[in-house]
Amino acid sequence: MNTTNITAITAESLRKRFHVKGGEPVLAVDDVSFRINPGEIVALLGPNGAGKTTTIDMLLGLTAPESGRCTLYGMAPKKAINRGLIGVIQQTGSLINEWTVGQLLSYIASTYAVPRPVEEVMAETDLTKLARRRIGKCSGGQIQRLRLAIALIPDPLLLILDEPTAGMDVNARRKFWALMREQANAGRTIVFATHYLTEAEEFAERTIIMAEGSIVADESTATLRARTLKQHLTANIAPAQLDTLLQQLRKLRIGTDWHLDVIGHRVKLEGTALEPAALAILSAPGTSGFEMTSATLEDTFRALTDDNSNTSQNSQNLEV
Ligand SMILES: Nc1ncnc2c1ncn2[C@@H]1O[C@H](COP(=O)(O)OP(=O)(O)OP(=O)(O)O)[C@@H](O)[C@H]1O
Repeated sequence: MNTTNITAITAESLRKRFHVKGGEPVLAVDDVSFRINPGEIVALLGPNGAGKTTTIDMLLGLTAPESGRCTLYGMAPKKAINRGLIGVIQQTGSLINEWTVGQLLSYIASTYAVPRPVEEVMAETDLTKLARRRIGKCSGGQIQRLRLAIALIPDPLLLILDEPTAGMDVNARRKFWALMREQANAGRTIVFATHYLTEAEEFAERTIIMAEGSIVADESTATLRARTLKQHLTANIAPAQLDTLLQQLRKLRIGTDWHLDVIGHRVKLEGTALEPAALAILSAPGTSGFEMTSATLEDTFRALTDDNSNTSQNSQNLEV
């Protein structure tokens, strides 16, 4: 079967409620739909309890959706997993502490019809020197690399990783993502859940943001970042300067994404790279109440996932 052109993941209107004894059911995932194409690197980003793990569990066939459906390479999840098309790192599940790294990987390899050579996978995940190390003696970062090695044994087309760097320090995290980049370069499709904004920003090409069980944004990470490049500028212009300044601003605006509003003598400008406009406004005699603000990616994320009450703006107030 040629899987290269088949959608890697299809999630259609997934919904899942958990029934809690004596309490209201918890709506963990509500009408979640997305498609992931072969070769994409996608972050599933969201705060605690957003529904990321529940979504991943449905994708992996570990929990059944109440309604909706999902397929991996056009197949039921379990079938795709049994065929070795999917490599998984889950948040939970313990490894056998008494075994060595090499023993466990050899055992896992023996369960597949056509596994990758264990030595090759160990080299790829920087575990060769740890082959004889007991799993119980491995650090958190080494354990996660071992989990990655386990996921790579069947030579999967798609890696699904649920918070793969949870508990790692900064260096271990950096090392892990460097290894993942090699996997992405090798052409594997990668979907990972995270609550680290920087991981999505630095590693994913596309970011799906979840909050309270729903998707609140699904766009290229570059678009998401571009939102944060947007600046807002306001200033009061001296009446005698207004016409000249507006002419100047309209000229500067050509070919930009600036949106200009004039209310009385107050100028409002929104867009990216507003610095030349700021310079023109500040150079006009009598300008007052100048203010320029820009949102950070953190602000965008908060605005999408909170009730907006925490949204802050990074403002550079330049009173004139
Ligand atoms: N087995 C369960 N029984 C009851 N509620 C559950 C169960 N599993 C998850 N939930 C609830 O469903 C919601 C979504 O949880 P989920 O673990 O999918 O979120 P998450 O985004 O993965 O969070 P985290 O980043 O903390 O892992 C939460 O409110 C959680 O408490």
